[in-house]
Amino acid sequence: MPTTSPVIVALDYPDQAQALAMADKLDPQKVRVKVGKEIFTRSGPAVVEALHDKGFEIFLDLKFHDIPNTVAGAVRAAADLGIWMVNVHASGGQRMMEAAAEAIANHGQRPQLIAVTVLTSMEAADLAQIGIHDDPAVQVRRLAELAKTAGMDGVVCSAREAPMLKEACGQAFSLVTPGIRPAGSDAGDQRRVLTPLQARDAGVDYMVIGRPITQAAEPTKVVDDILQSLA
Ligand SMILES: O=C(O)c1cc(=O)[nH]c(=O)n1[C@@H]1O[C@H](COP(=O)(O)O)[C@@H](O)[C@H]1O
Repeated sequence: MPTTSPVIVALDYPDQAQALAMADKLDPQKVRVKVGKEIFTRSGPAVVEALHDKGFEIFLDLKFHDIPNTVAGAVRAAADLGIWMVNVHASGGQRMMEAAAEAIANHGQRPQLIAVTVLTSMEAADLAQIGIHDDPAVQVRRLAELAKTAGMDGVVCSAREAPMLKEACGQAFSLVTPGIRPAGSDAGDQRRVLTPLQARDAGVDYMVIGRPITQAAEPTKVVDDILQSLA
């Protein structure tokens, strides 16, 4: 049975052995896992296969951003791995996102296709440095509306933007939010953060949580505490 949990644990590790050791402490009925750039660059599809063998549904977080033809091919290759979710950068533009959607439209194992809006590590000053002088929320909404028009299933954003986006893009448009920090945990490099309960109340569908779980002395307990706070 696939899990209905909103929690996705980010397995940000330098190698497969460490990622799989953490996965062994997690329950595929309680969480999904995210495979990101670092571990995929080192271990490739083998880590995806190993996590599938352990029963996990996988968010393959490679944030594709390239010309439409290249992104279409990459998203198709991701779908061939049998993953549950994959993402692209919305700032790649409407034609790029449409090419990605088209590439997997008739795929037998079509994953959810999600677009990253503004990274949760970015605030207004970071956007200004790349020539965007709007508030992050304005840019997030602009990219989310573009992603919806292009046929994406949802977006990655901060939980702070969730109420606005559910209103703008509809309840069925999935919101995936990193930058989640249980009360008292360190924000690290994240800027636009909320707790799991605040995120759920804001309308978030899936919460990506990395270091608060993976660097905890008792990761299982942190997961259980998060799930309990949402019960
Ligand atoms: O697409 C993502 O998952 C993502 C988008 C974003 O805007 N911000 C963000 O932090 N992420 C990822 O979410 C995870 C957050 O991890 P922690 O900050 O350790 O909880 C990392 O794997 C990031 O790569």
